[in-house]
Amino acid sequence: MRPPAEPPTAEPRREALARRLARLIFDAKNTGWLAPVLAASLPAISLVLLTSLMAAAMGLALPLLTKQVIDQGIMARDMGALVNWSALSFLLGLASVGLGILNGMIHLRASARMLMDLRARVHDAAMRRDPAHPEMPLGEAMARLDGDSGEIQRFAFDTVLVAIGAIFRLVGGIVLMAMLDWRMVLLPLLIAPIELAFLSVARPKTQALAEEVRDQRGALSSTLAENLATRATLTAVGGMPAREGLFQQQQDTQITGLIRQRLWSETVGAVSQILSALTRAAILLIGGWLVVQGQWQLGTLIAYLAYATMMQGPLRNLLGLYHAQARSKVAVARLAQVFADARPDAGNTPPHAPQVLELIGLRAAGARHQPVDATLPMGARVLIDGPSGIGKTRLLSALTRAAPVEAGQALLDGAAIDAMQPSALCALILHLPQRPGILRGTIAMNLRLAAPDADEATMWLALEQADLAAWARSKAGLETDLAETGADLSGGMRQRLSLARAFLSRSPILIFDESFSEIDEPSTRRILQAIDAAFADRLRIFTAHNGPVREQAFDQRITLSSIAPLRRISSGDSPNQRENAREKAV
Ligand SMILES: Nc1ncnc2c1ncn2[C@@H]1O[C@H](COP(=O)(O)OP(=O)(O)OP(=O)(O)O)[C@@H](O)[C@H]1O
Repeated sequence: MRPPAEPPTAEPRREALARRLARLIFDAKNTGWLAPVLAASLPAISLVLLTSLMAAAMGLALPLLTKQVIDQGIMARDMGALVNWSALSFLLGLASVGLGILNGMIHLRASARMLMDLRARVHDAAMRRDPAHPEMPLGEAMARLDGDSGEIQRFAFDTVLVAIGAIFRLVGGIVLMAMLDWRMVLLPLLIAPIELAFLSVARPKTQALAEEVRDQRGALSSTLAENLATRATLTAVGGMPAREGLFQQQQDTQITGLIRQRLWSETVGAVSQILSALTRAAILLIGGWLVVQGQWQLGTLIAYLAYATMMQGPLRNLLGLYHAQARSKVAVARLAQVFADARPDAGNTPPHAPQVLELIGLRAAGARHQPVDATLPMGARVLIDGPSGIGKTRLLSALTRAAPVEAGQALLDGAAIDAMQPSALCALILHLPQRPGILRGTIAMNLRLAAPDADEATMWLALEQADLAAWARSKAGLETDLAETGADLSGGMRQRLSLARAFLSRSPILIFDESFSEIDEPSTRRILQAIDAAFADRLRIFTAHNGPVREQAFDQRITLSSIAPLRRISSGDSPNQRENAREKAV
């Protein structure tokens, strides 16, 4: 007999509900990534919904009380009833205000939390971009991270909640109107289908315009980000006017797009308002006639009119919902792309202390060399050689899975690197790029990116090893502030800071990919000596087109060639080493 199925726990049930809601709310297929965000927000959303429905119920009761004030108090000339109904009406109004404020505060908190959660997830996905997918321009990524996340949060939290309140008020209003006189409810009910038909016809255009505007915003941000990042080059080569021209042109396009979008939403809104005005006029005409005939009391007409006016807001909200959904679908699709392009940080755990790295017929995508075979033991010093652009960096990037493999594979102690967890792999293989990333902040902050627990003495030692300590001492030491991208440092200083990070690393495999290209020769020699002293037991892989790096005695030189692979597995005197020795002798 099968054991009775366990009842689903609150979490998966909430997540399943959130998944269904995400599909329903955004009317889109690719919303799986949104489910956890919605699931986390569901309790808060429920609370906001509850308070807003209570506020709406109070609002709905007000015209009824007004009717009582007029009919029971004023028209019946009953002072006691007048005072009582008026007081009740005031108290209800007061409670409604209080509840409105409470609702607003809960709403803001919950809505902001949802945006934070959403942004954090998009940020995470953007940071884990699969190298096999084409790069997304920085500005475009920023536009999605900020703009599209905001669009989704506004829709999920604001528009949908407002719409639920609107439906409640509409239905409540219609019920109360029917209680006053059921015949008159036919009026709004007749007009609703006309409005709905118009909205359905209008919606595709709303979506198309939203797509256009969001794409334009992405393009504009990309140009802006690129211009700022290449400011110095643009100034130097005189390319600024052309880029400013492009920026201006994109701004014009965006403004035109925004105006078209606004005009369209005003048109859609105007149709609904005209229909509402028609309903009101009809109520005034027919209701006035009923009062004249003595079938209605004046209070009934006033309450009726109040409900008809009250319903304009909810109707407009619902109308907004239908079209905001079309816009949010665009944002959902754009963010879904970010998630689809992300690579999960999953895979096998690499060996803790690997002994050997093997390249078996390896070539990364985009490279132009013959596949490479090599066996690289720990402790070896290796040069990867070859003409510019042949694929050295790509080959080395494939070792950390930062570039997709086109042919062959790399193994760590016999285990395929391709199946290993990317972050764990990066902890094992440190790839120092030619142009290292420096963040705005202090030297200490930049160093601790590589070793969060490093104490001051360790960081100073790393600076000494990277030949940067004297400079740091002449400034504010570890607390020296650095500009964004290290723009206030020389190229060589940026590289030395990156090398200091390497000295803090415990990775058994270190890749120095043109990491000395901007450092002067005496300094390079000092740092190379420090590397030998500190990392004798580690596998050190170098690339360098010239300079002291090439003068070292390499255990292996692997020359990438577009004609045939040159393979060296033996240690010692490869042809390149002999040539190197000759160079040195000269
Ligand atoms: N992210 C990428 N996606 C696709 N192809 C790329 C990417 N980065 C570089 N490439 C291509 O791969 C080839 C090799 O580039 P790579 O940077 O590895 O050359 P390299 O040998 O290191 O050159 P250099 O000595 O000039 O640094 C080039 O043709 C380049 O256009």
